[in-house]
Amino acid sequence: MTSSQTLSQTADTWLIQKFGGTSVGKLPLEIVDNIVRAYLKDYRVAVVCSARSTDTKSEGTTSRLLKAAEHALKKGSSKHIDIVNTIKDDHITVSRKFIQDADILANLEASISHECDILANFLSAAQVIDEISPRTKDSIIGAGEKLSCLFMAGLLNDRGIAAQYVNLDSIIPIGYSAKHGLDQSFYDHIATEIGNKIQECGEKVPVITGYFGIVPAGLLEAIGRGYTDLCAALAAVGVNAEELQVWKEVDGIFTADPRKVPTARLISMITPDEAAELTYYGSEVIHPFTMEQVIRAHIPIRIKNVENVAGNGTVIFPDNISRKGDVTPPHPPTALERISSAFFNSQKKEPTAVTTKQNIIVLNLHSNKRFHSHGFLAEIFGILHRWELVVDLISTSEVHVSMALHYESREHDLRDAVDELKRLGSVDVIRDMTIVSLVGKKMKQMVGIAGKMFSTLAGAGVNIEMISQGASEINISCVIQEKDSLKALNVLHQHLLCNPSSADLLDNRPWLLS
Ligand SMILES: Nc1ncnc2c1ncn2[C@@H]1O[C@H](COP(=O)(O)OP(=O)(O)O)[C@@H](O)[C@H]1O
Ligand SMILES: N[C@@H](CC(=O)OP(=O)(O)O)C(=O)O
Repeated sequence: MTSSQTLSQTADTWLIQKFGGTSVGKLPLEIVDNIVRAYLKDYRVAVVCSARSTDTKSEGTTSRLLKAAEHALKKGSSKHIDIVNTIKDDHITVSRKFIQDADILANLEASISHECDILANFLSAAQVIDEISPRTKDSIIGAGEKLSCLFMAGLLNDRGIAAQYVNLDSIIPIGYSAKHGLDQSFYDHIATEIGNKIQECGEKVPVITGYFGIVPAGLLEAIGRGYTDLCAALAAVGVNAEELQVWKEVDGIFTADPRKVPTARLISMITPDEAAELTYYGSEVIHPFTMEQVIRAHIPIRIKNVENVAGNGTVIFPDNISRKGDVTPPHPPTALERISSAFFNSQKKEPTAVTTKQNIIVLNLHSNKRFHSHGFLAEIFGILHRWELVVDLISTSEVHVSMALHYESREHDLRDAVDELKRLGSVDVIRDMTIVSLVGKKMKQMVGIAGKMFSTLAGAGVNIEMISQGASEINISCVIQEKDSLKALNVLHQHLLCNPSSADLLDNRPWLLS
């Protein structure tokens, strides 16, 4: 933060800070002392946390809870109780490690035990009735965010920051029927409820479960993993926050995955469409649903690194609206205007980022013409819909269709879907493929960019299995073999994204509070 922050912001200017599971697991003291405490000097801060992960998300509490739910359905198994005990031990151990005050620790241990008892009873009841519905699964995974937030609220209090645990698991009314679906009125309701809960905390820092209860059709089905980002977005809308900060273990959004492309550069500012496209096509930095809700309310999102508090991060904000609507100036007043006009009006036309999405198979279907061509695509999509398979890319002619699908552990569904598709014609299944995508709002004005992408890949000896351009003006994608994906990423980055744009050069300027 800079000294130019003004105290007048303290009274009612909210920042929502979302912390991912691995950050809560590995860096809780940094979160409390370097981030929350620092921003509290100038803002009202509300914290939203995901379930703890001590190492990777795939081994974190949410994944363990999903495993416990699976085991509960196995007759005679008690593995689900073992998993609950492991989760409980983890949370108690970390609490004892970090919390000094005996009363705070005793209360926290009691709350952790209570949550874990409820969870164990819930799983045992599911075992008796031999059923776990999507709604039951929602309740089970919600325990992860509750335990994480109980711990973080305890730690904040222990370190002298008055904090209040906020459990969102009952903000969706019990009778809220699926007929409403997850439409805008649903999101508006949640945002208002979270806003009310935040205000009820008075002067204390709300520590909000990044889980907002049982949603119609099931949280995992309707929103998917990473739902805490959306929850934080709704919290930001609920208090009309100045900014939604999503704290991660990466400096922000880069021109390519920095683990795979050593020369990748941090992007200072990106549009919501570009950020969503990157997420859908393999660079999962933020849940794609997050953008729509926050941007509708004209609130910028900033991705920041827990281990680099001074960094500016990446700001996600549209290039065509101002903070409070067209009649009010953009926010932050001069700085955002300066950086955004430098970025968005830059003459340099180049893609914003390159990304790859792994675990792709390509289905090539050649019609046997028993169906009229007008029913051919409808039949195909009917079959894919029945097996819940999602098509990422498609390329068609009247009787031939190539589709790229992302699948993980869905071998059985895929086999059944392919068997059904064979009624329509011959089907080839090509495995171990990757989608490589160039993303950028400026690409629509770049004549020849697709040709440059494909010739660059060809020059590096990368064979292209399928091409898709045109569905989205800001994305050009093709499918290549998985073994070539690292080479493709690096060669495209080197040839098409090698020049830092004017926005990247501005990256070191502190502009939020100028
Ligand atoms: N274009 C990109 N920019 C930044 N990170 C990216 C990009 N593409 C992929 N990633 C990866 O996304 C991950 C997101 O950050 P992190 O906080 O570590 O993840 P998570 O929230 O999944 O635990 C990083 O590990 C990073 O390597
Ligand atoms: N704990 C949930 C929600 C979440 O958003 O996680 P994270 O913020 O760590 O990506 C999950 O694993 O999906």
